[in-house]
Amino acid sequence: MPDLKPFFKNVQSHYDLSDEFFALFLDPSRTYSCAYFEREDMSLEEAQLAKIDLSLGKCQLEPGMTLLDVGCGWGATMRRAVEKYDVNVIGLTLSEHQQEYAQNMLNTLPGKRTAEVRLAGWEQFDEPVDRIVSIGAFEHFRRERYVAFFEKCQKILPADGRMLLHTIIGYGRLLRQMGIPVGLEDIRFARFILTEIFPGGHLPLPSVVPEHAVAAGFQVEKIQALQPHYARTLDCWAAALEQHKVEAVEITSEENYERYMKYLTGCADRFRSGHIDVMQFTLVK
Ligand SMILES: C[S@@+](CC[C@H](N)C(=O)[O-])C[C@H]1O[C@@H](n2cnc3c(N)ncnc32)[C@H](O)[C@@H]1O
Repeated sequence: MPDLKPFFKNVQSHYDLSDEFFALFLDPSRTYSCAYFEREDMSLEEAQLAKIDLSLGKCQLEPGMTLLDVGCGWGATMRRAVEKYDVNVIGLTLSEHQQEYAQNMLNTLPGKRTAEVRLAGWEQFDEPVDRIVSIGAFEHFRRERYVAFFEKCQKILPADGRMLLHTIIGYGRLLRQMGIPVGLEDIRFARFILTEIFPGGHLPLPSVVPEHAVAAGFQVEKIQALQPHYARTLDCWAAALEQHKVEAVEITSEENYERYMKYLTGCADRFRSGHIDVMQFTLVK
């Protein structure tokens, strides 16, 4: 496998904007991915924890195992894994702010388990682990690296290894067959997201993860779609940001506030209309 350098610049341009800004609209755990409203009456914070529990539950963790969190964000999944499953965790992020915040937060946890957050990509990681979880990071990996990613995961997991991969899905050319219209506005919005919000991002077709995973030697045990849950998550984020408009403009700028409102509300609309989806893939060796 050639030496691949992670896309630090693209990823930092988003996540290192300002922790204070993200805290204005994310829930207190700063989970930045689709929540799981397991019950209708759940708050965003409860639904984020439910998503984390749903994901970790699929990993079949046992005390003392080592879990790798690829794209650990501000560390909420790592924290839950230590507290609920009594495992050691290694988190990878390309964001300097997230690395510092998550490591400081995890350092306060009691107990004998280790929790280490590295400023590094999966491209640079090559140590054995028992389980892998990756939530909302695959969108940054880029399609030309999918083969290398699944080969790496296969290599570092043991014979009974398991992995939970959670990613947004783009239906792209399938939309026509599905009878979902794609207008100029949708094309413009996709371009806006790729230039102004997530530079370098790629959304996989639904078949891409299973195909690559199987080619690397995994079996696909389960696929779970959470589409309406992301629309509701984004609605919560947009409502919270709108409520904190004054602080958001103060911390960043009016232009940035408008850009984020367009991104959050536009993505919510496209999850609702079926243009995009979000899926959890349970992969086993
Ligand atoms: C949308 S956030 C999700 C964070 C977290 N999993 C959550 O659910 O809150 C995406 C994360 O992927 C990380 N990331 C992007 N590319 C990566 C790579 N090549 N290796 C490791 N992490 C990566 C980013 O640094 C960020 O922490």
